[in-house]
Amino acid sequence: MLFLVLGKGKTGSLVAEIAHERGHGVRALDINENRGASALTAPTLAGVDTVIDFTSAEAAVQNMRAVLALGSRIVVGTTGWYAHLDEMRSKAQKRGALLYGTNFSIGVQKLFRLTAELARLDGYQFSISETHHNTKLDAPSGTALTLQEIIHAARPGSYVPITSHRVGDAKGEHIVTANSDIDVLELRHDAASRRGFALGAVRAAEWLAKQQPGAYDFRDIFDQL
Ligand SMILES: NC(=O)C1=CN([C@@H]2O[C@H](COP(=O)(O)OP(=O)(O)OC[C@H]3O[C@@H](n4cnc5c(N)ncnc54)[C@H](O)[C@@H]3O)[C@@H](O)[C@H]2O)C=CC1
Ligand SMILES: O=C(O)C1=N[C@H](C(=O)O)C[C@H](O)C1
Repeated sequence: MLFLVLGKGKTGSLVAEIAHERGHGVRALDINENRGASALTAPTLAGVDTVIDFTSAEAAVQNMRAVLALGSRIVVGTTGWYAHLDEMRSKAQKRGALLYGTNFSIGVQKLFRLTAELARLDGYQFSISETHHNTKLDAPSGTALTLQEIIHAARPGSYVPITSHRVGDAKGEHIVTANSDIDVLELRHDAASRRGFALGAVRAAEWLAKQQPGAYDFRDIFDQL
């Protein structure tokens, strides 16, 4: 397959490397080559199976609009753009295809499922802590917001605080705590490197290349990879 990776930063560069290792053709663009989604034209996208975006929230929205308008497929790992989720889902259901996820690590997908199970416990106060590198632009992390959404689905209206920490080059740690007078339970995922995110994104792009137009959440499809 041929993938076009948007963003040559910490994660995008690893996505390009892993896609190459898995035998795919890879092209990559950074901001200077694609400001305002300017490179995302029909000639650029001709022959591209899936675009993969690890940029910024603002750029990802511009990139999704451009890619979907041309009927192409895009995997979005970038976080912080979810105020536009309904718009992007609606576009992708008509033309092109969109697969998004706050976290492409399979370990975190398991954390999401374990959290849904834990959140069914009565008599506990739930809270979330996340720790990332000090260049991260969004807080709380997209993953922490997903964890909060999962707990709220089980316990509507409950107060679930998120604490964000920014430390050195931390790759991404998430802890869900359930606290009662009797005991404390914790679920913790700590990324040792960014490889899990990048590998998940490449496998997602391989999967999306074979799908019909539509909007897909990585949480719903990762079992199919
Ligand atoms: N869903 C997931 O599993 C993961 C999501 N992320 C998210 O991915 C995003 C990027 O994270 P990092 O790689 O750490 O950031 P980074 O800052 O290292 O890299 C972002 C790159 O995107 C480039 N860029 C900005 N606008 C662009 C445009 N219009 N076209 C092409 N390139 C453009 C920047 O120049 C920069 O090189 C963040 O939103 C982060 O939260 C990061 C890791 C995992
Ligand atoms: O910016 C990062 O680095 C990460 N961002 C994602 C998030 O916001 O949850 C996923 C991962 O934790 C790394």
